Amino acid sequence: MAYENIIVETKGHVGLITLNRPKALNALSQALIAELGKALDGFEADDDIGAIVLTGSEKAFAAGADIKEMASKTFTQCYLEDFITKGWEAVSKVRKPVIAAVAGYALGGGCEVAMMCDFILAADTAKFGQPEITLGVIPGAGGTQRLTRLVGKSKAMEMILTGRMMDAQEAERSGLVSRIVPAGELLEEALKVAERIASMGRPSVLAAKEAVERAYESTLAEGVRFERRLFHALFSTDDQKEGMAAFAEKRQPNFKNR
Ligand SMILES: CC(C)(O)CC(=O)SCCNC(=O)CCNC(=O)[C@H](O)C(C)(C)COP(=O)(O)OP(=O)(O)OC[C@H]1O[C@@H](n2cnc3c(N)ncnc32)[C@H](O)[C@@H]1OP(=O)(O)O
Repeated sequence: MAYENIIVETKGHVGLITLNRPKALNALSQALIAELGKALDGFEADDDIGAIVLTGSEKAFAAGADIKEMASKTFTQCYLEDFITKGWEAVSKVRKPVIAAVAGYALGGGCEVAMMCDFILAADTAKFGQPEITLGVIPGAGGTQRLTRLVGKSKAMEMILTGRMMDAQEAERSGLVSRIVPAGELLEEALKVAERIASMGRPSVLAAKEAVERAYESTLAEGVRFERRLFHALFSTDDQKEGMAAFAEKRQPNFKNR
């Protein structure tokens, strides 16, 4: 499929998606979001791909939803189209791990898409924010919920009510990003981390992601029970036998994703 707003590549066992609307700072138009969903579906279906990296440009991961495109929408259109749900949730529905590699602006929907990913690696130039309040609206792609869970009520409330941006250091301190790397090394590092994840046994990778996600949706006791079920189930896989045999034999495991 030909893409106009994103670049889709394969790097080893990693699927790389680069948002590519440089003139609009990667503003997330409906067309871009539809392409992103298709690219993610493609990588999800590709057995050779074990992890995905989503990135933007040096200046912007994404400066939010396309304001010019949505400015004239009516309530009825938004409601009937289920605006912002349709297509956008594709990122949070992917079963394979998705890493957001963020340099420059990740604002509004850009910050929300990054938070839908499994973790965020930030360049030292990254800036995060939910400026929707300055446009007379509020975040509409999960920002009020995900930012609050990631950085806590006080900081999320301040950012969402004022539209203030957070730099990479503050984002790391507050738990929004897993770590900061120099801007020039961001993509290389994200691909390295993704390749490492892709080299693990696929059943245990998917189970680990599912178990961590469950922490957001259940009580501690339910989450721990869910984890235990998945942990036990992994003993039915060839990869568990291989991983533990490799340890005992002092060699690298050769996982077959079975
Ligand atoms: C998903 C929801 C529901 O949560 C909603 C949203 O995401 S609402 C959008 C939230 N995002 C914003 O409010 C950020 C808007 N952008 C900016 O504030 C600035 O562009 C900036 C601070 C990121 C960068 O400023 P600067 O370096 O001065 O560049 P600009 O000249 O402003 O921008 C360059 C170019 O890109 C266009 N642009 C930028 N952001 C968007 C956007 N979100 N939608 C559409 N277009 C955008 C900007 O208009 C410029 O293009 P031209 O007008 O010069 O053609």
